[in-house]
Amino acid sequence: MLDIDSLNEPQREAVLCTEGPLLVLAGAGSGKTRVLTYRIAHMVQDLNVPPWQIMAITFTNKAANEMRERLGRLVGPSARGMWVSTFHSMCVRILRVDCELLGFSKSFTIYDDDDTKRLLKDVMAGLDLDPKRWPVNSIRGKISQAKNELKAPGVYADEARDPVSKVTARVYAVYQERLKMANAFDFDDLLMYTYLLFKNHPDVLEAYQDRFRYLLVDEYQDTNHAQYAITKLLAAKHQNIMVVGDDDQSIYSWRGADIRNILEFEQDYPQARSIKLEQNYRSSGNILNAANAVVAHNTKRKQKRLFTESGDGEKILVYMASDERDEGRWIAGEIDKLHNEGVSYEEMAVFYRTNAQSRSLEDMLLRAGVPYRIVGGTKFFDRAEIRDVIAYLTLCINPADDMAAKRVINQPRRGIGKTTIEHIENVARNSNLTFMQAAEWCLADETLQMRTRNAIGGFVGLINDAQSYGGELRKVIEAVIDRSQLIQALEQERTDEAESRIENIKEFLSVVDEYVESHEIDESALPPEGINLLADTRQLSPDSLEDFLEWVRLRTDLDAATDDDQFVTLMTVHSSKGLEFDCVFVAGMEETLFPHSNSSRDPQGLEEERRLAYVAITRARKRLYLTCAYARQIFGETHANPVSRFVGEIPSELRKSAGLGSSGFAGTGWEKRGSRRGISGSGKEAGGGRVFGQSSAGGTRPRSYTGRTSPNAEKKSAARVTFAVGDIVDHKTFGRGRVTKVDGDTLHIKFSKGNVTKKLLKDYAPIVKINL
Ligand SMILES: Nc1ncnc2c1ncn2[C@@H]1O[C@H](COP(=O)(O)OP(=O)(O)OP(=O)(O)O)[C@@H](O)[C@H]1O
Ligand SMILES: [Mg+2]
Repeated sequence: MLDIDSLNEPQREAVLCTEGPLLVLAGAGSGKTRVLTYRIAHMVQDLNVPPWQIMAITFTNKAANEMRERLGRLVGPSARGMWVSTFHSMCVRILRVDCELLGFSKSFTIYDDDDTKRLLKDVMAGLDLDPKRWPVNSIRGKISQAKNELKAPGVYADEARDPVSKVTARVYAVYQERLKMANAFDFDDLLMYTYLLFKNHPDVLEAYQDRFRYLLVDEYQDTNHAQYAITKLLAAKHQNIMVVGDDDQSIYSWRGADIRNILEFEQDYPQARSIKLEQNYRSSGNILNAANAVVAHNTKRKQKRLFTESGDGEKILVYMASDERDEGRWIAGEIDKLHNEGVSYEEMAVFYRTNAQSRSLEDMLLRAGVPYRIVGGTKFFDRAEIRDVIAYLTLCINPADDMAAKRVINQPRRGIGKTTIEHIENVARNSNLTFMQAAEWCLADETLQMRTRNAIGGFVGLINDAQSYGGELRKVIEAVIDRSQLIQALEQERTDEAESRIENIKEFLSVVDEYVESHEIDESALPPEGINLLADTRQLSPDSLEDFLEWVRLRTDLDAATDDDQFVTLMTVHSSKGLEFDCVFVAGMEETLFPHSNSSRDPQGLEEERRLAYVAITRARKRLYLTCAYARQIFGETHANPVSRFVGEIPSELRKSAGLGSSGFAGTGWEKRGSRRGISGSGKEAGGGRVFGQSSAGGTRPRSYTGRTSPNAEKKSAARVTFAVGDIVDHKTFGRGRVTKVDGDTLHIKFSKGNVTKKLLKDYAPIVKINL
């Protein structure tokens, strides 16, 4: 039963106001997401709104899953019929039904970052553009921006004035053509084409408007223009749109998010009700006041009041480490202490501003035996062998995908060399064929040697056959992998590297199992007959290869790699949005890192960094730790930077200090470091030991000692602290096992189940060390 009484007055008002446009603009932890969820539950349970008329949009798949689970608890199984998804997933579902109207076929592929970059490089090479002069990343950024602003190549070209924009316009036009030929969308296309579909096909739009009478969008402050425009079209007819957000938490402007979307909601919908929430239920007083004090330094913001009725709680602990290793070690020690006091690992998180910082933190956590997981762990899917498998699978459903075809035509080696591939490409270009079609054509091309033609024939036959495989998903995927000969080729290499690649491909099969288990179709959740829009857009099917690939592609770097819960979470501040933890550590609170030097030069960038600090601080419920290092290795150089200004912006009575010279900088002493200049050089000069007389930091050690760069050093570190022969581990699938050999990143583990030994990559395998 829905307990509306547990809500405060304005929260209840927002839940009960179910018709017409509604804006909830409120600070962190004030219950915006809770209100949005309760409002849906109220509509379904108390007002009998059919669940399939509801569309809720969240920022990450993880947030969507959480919301779906919560709704499941609140309203029971009927919750399954509603769409709770990210913008991108929503667009994929819509495009799967109607993309033919835009000239695509339903088996389209979604290109991720890597595919996108490869295709762009290809296009730029074709246009004779020197990648040194025109870095592919910046061109990609500009194209992405254009798409987020809904500018088609023609419009973009008309507006291009400066040389970079002109070059971008040329690349953009060809790139779009190539995507279309490959029957592929990049991430930004998903939004842009959905918009175009709605814009150019009013009947389609109207069908969706009538189906989704109720639209709810969380984290609205971070929507970009395309998302804004789609929402606006969808809501135009019935105007039942609720958006919630916080202008102080807008942290994605670098990706095209436009804070005006929230600030101008009232102008877009003159009838809109606007509700403010002012009570924070998440954080203790000191933490909330610290967050308020920091964000108050921003000038461009709507003034907001945010109070809490929970007590002051603990002060914020600021730790000054001698270097990043000391920082990691201290954090690991505190986590251990908290854990001994009864705080579970999943209630703790470590945030950092940039991904590069995670390495030293991870290393220290590993050494201390603290189980952790990294959000943003899509790296498994980025591995070459996994990409190969995905390319084969992709070709089975979309043989027009040229990038996939080129990736695996000679992977494993079939004797189809570079010249032959170029020859096929030329045929494709000249005859307007896809790469696969051109390859098939080349079978009869007598300018090619018989041996080459046979090799091409083998590949073409493989893909043609694989397209007809049917039955259970896992069986189909196994058959494709088997037919591809990827594993057999790796087996012949007989190297440890190849062994671990084989293990990874096998691990991929457990990903398939995970997908199948979590996507059992629930017929009862489908809307009634007659709502034929849904004919194709039901839940992802556990049997469909196409749906599986879609699921793989849409796992974003913001989604947790695993939902297992006995882990401390490591993540960037960006990906922490919307989440909460009892204890939060924010590492690297130094100028140039946080605020980041890329953004802090202009006032707008600095304000966004400050909002990011606000997001970080407001994730903590009970305890907040901010750490900084006197000296830090960044990309092989030692830097000493002043403590972040954001620390200084927290009133001194709310914080206490620990670590280096802690007696000196409880208050104003902080700012003195502001004058110290960065030093660079070898790690020796900046080592904690010599400069500060603290030997615990051990900063004189060469950097490679911690890392995966030197196999020798790695052996030492793995054997000493991380994993050693004899360690007992627990694997998610294989259960208990014992480490029998440590070889660089690879662990040889003998599992009791089936008495088998497996070689697993310590960074990727789902294993935890058990301290007996
Ligand atoms: N009326 C209430 N009574 C008790 N707990 C509440 C109430 N409202 C919200 N909470 C709790 O406060 C915490 C913060 O709520 P929620 O995550 O919905 O805030 P939010 O405004 O969405 O935060 P953010 O801006 O960080 O996304 C949650 O643990 C939620 O369950
Ligand atoms: Mg929220």
